[in-house]
Amino acid sequence: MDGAAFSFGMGTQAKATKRKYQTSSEAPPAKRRNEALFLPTKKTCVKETQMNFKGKAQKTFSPKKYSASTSDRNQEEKPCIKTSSLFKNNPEIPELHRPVVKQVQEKVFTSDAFHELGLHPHLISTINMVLKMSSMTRVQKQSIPTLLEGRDALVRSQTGSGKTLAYCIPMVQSLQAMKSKIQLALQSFDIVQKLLKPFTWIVPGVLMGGEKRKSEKARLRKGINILISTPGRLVDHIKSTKNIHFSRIQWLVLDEADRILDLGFEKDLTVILNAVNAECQKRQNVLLSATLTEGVAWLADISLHNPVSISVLDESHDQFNPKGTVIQEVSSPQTSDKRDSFAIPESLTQYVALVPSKLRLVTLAAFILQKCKFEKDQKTIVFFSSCELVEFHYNLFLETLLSSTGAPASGSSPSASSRLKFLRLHGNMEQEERTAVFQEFSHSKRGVLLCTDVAARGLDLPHVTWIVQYNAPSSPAEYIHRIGRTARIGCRGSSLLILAPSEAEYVNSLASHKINISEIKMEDILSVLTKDDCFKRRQWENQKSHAVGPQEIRERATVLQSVFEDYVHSSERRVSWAKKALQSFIRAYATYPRELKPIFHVRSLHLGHVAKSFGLRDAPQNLSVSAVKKRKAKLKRPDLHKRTESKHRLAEILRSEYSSGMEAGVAKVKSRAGVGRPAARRRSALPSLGLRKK
Ligand SMILES: Nc1ncnc2c1ncn2[C@@H]1O[C@H](COP(=O)(O)OP(=O)(O)OP(=O)(O)O)[C@@H](O)[C@H]1O
Repeated sequence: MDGAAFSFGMGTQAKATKRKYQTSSEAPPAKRRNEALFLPTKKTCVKETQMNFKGKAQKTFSPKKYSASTSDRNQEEKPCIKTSSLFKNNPEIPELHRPVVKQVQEKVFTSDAFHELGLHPHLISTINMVLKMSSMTRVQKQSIPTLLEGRDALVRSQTGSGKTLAYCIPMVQSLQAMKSKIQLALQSFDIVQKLLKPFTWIVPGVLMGGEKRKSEKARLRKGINILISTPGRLVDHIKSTKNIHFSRIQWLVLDEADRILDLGFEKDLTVILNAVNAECQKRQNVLLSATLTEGVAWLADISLHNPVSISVLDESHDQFNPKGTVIQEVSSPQTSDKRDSFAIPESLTQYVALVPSKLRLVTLAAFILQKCKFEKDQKTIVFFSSCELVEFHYNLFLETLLSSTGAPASGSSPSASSRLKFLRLHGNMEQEERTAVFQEFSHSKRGVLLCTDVAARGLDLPHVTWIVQYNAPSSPAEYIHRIGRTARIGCRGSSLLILAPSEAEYVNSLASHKINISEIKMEDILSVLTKDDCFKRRQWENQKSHAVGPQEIRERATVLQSVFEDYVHSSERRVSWAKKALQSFIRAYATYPRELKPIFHVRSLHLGHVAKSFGLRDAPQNLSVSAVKKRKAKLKRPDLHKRTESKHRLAEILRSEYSSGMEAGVAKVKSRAGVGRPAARRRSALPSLGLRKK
């Protein structure tokens, strides 16, 4: 490699005590059982709760198959299907006593401008005119001068704080002074490409899989100055093509170090560092991470030389820290070592809702309806624990919520239905499709993206307003990275974690990491259904609106649940599809790391109740927790918290930017004429979409 720089890119303890439920003035006195959240009811039958969804429902489903869209005549003919009440026999919802977590606050931006840095005038004007940025973020203000001095640095700061430019600017500033200039057109990632606009002799390149090894080899031979690569792909070239030479490396950047290690790429990093060290001793090294774990500290030890530690999280680590740095620091309970910490943007408000298993699906649907139909320009990401779960909910919502809102009901604005837009992103999708979805969601003003952790890290999706974690993450770090997709670069954002009552202790576990979450009541989420008369019980369809109280909310939630159940039970195929999704949920549930098992244990799941959240009227007969557990060995969910075998296996499963991408069946990445490099967006955005299984 005739390169000068090389970058990896990736892409108070509180007890949960019982609480007395506080209802509105119309509500009965507080009782413990969740069923008492609302007035008691008898067993629901489909006939009784026949919804009056309008519009496209008929277009989508045959009336014979889909009872929710049947005519009145059909309703009369239909036998009354008994289905267990959503609001009976639910577990008690414990009262959450949230500990007060000390929060330090941080302003993302400084008042300092880029032009004060003494950079090349072309670089300044590119930052100002092309990137349209003028003020530096705090991490940029601290990192850029240090890196310009030629020091190695360990940089950590919160998600969405501008770490990419924190190393790209000094790197380009340093490389633009290079003597040997290679005549080759440029094509590369958004930021690098834009920064390099005035410096045509600096040639960036990317190795990320999805391309033929031969064409990458040819590109490497021509000479690249900035090589952005995934560890696996680079190792592949080091071992097989023997085409990379590191003797002239000036910069080595290890970006998203925590992510690389989480995925079990330590060995690849060792191979790369050995190869680079063998040819080149004198160079500048930078390691960037949103979290600082033991693994990151290990990597810093072996890759950095006398580094400056730059952190906006902790003033004591901060050599350049101006007064007024305010941040929420999060530390690990295991080590209570400040180094093992992450930060949460101050502009991010976090919520948790305790929702009994039976009510999970309707609660999620109500939340989505609230955001999409009754609020303006809301962009929501919903995280699930598996590809199957994403697919199931995506299709279910498309076929029920979307089709039912073809004609806006009274109470919603005329354009409300058009605001309901679903997208999904997971590792079982072809790379091209993932790229298209990413682009579409990026450019959308509104919408709901259902996804797995494939989107949890590194993705820079603008203006995301809400993050919903429908399935709890397997580590605090994963929690931080998921919520980090909103409230980026000083914007406001919110997150909602949905937990079962039996999982309430998880809030305390997060609190011990100084993660501050406020409670939002399930019934407050469900109350949106009273705004939408398409959830009125049919018998009340022609009645003028009557008092809206807990009873009304409960009935409308039951109508919505019956929409899901009717859809799922409209054919054998759909029932088995829902069962498979349920199975996938249990499998993922069985693979929480050991330390979280007391909170998330399959044995605490009530299968019949969980089945309801898949639109199933009963728990599948042949599905027991132990049966699923026996099968789970083959499909372990990654324990992202520990460096265990499962991570290595995950690494095998995932074909991502992190892997070599040389395996068969890799979707071709489009390359632009003349240069032949993938149209990657930035260091970690699109490449991350290469993850296969998550
Ligand atoms: N000085 C700045 N002014 C305005 N916008 C900026 C500035 N620096 C970065 N940005 C924008 O902020 C967004 C987040 O930046 P970036 O992706 O580098 O954050 P990050 O810290 O690497 O986040 P993560 O840890 O989640 O990957 C990007 O869209 C970037 O273009």
